[in-house]
Amino acid sequence: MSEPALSIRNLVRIYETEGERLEVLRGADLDLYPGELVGLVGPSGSGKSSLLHAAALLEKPTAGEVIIEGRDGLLLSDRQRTAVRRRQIGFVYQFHHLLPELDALENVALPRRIAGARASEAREAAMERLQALGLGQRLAHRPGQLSGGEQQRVAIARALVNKPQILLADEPTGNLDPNTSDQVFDALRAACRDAGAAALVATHNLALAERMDRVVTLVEGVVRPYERPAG
Ligand SMILES: Nc1ncnc2c1ncn2[C@@H]1O[C@H](COP(=O)(O)OP(=O)(O)OP(=O)(O)O)[C@@H](O)[C@H]1O
Repeated sequence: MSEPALSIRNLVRIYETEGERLEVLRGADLDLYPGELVGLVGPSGSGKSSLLHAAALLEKPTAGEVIIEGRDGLLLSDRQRTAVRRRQIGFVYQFHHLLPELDALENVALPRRIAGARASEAREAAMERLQALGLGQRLAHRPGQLSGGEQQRVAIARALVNKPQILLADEPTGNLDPNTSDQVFDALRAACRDAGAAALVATHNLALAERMDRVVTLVEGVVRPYERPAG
């Protein structure tokens, strides 16, 4: 088997606010292999977002390792960590977080520009991603001129424009009606396959989770395979 694209080791996340101590992750382990699509389910407050934010190197956990390209991303300097994140990780949120004054093409091209690509190359890469996600006719639309499902597909295109090995998504369809949710999920899956990215997708939608290659859940702060309740 190939090396994991992402390995989470013994991840601990404790929040301390006003004297209250909350142990959300208590030694979570997870390997994400190239090309696989893994669902992350669990009750509200079980720590899915905490796990995704640590995995994306967006937040420093209390302890643990996040291994990407053979190195613990948590031990890197801020600059190196930002570089790994830009190159290797795409992130999709429940709400699109697109820039309202830029059109779809500009929104998707932006991370490519930030990664150092020339304007023409960035636009070309953005166009390719948007077309692959069925948005070839929406390139010049600003977010406010797009439907919720289209906005999320633009956000997926943006997350994948630098061809990261890892896509992390936190409730990417949580804001959509069931039909649109299915369409956006299909688009996400196809785009990941196309880009060869491994994806970890947190969702409350069990029907969607069951369409992924594998489903895991958080139980008392550790990752377990998800088992469908009997009956
Ligand atoms: N910055 C923070 N400070 C204090 N507590 C926090 C912080 N972030 C999260 N928490 C708490 O940690 C717990 C886990 O939160 P997290 O968002 O990771 O769960 P989740 O499984 O993603 O939940 P949901 O499904 O509702 O999005 C919650 O009880 C939350 O209130």
